[in-house]
Amino acid sequence: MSKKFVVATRPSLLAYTQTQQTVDLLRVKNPDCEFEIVKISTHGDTVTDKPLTAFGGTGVFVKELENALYEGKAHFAIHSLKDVPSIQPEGLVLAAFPTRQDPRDLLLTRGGVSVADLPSPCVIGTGSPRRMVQVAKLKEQITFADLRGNIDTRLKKLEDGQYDAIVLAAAGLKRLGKEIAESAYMPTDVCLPAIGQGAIAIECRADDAETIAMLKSINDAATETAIVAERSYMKTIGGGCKFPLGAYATVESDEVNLHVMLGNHHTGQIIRMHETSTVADAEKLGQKLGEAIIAEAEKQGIEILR
Ligand SMILES: NCc1[nH]cc(CCC(=O)O)c1CC(=O)O
Repeated sequence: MSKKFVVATRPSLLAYTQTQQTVDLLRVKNPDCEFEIVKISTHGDTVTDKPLTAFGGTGVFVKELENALYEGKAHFAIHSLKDVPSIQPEGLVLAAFPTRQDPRDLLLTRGGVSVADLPSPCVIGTGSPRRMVQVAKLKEQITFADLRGNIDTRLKKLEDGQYDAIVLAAAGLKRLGKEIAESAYMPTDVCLPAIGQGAIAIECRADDAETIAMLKSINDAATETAIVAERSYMKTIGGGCKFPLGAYATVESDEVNLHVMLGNHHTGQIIRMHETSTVADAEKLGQKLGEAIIAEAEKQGIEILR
């Protein structure tokens, strides 16, 4: 099959780089196909001075790319899965998930000092309630300040002394080929990642069988199963970024192991749960843990903003 596909990406260095890396994988599996990358800005790219939590609504990094798919301006779009809302818009599908990058969050301190050696009080840069509620447990007297901008901007803000430390996803830095000190990684039992963190989703029109078949060539089955479990948990809770939600699934032979968390960043409360099922039951597992954690939150009097 020889054909030219138009690929939509956000213009940021990270988005463009991960699109190029994904298209390279597609080229290997589909040597007769041609790919043209087009950059499309999203609302999330244009508004850079407001905290993400103040935007209202999900999908601020995906909507304009989805419109390009509807309008036939692109055959498929490449997203960071964690930016993709849990409810899939009519007529569009997430057709393939390449092998997931590192899902972990990093705590990058200025000068690489250890957490114990951070000043008290210290200022940590992150706008993510999920990161705040978990990182707050690491040490006394942590205050948080919002952090936006592309990766280089964020790293520069740390260097300039605006923050004592910042939180970033390892996946972004790895894709950009940046070196990461081993001590910066927060294990998932300290900081459970965002649903889908480190994974890429390729979206296209549901009626475009030719594009779907081509994209499936780079789908990774274990990544897809993990994503099904994590997103099923998110759907059961009700998604959105109003309260801290995390999940991380691993797949080994026929089993999927799902860890989930729900928190309240105003009170500092956190609930964590985990359970295993067969791969075939990944969706049910997410739903089951979602329902169980809602029940536990009610029991503990944790208010869930939905
Ligand atoms: N919310 C922004 C965002 N969306 C995806 C990534 C990169 C990590 C990934 O691909 O999961 C980032 C940056 C970050 O969280 O540090």
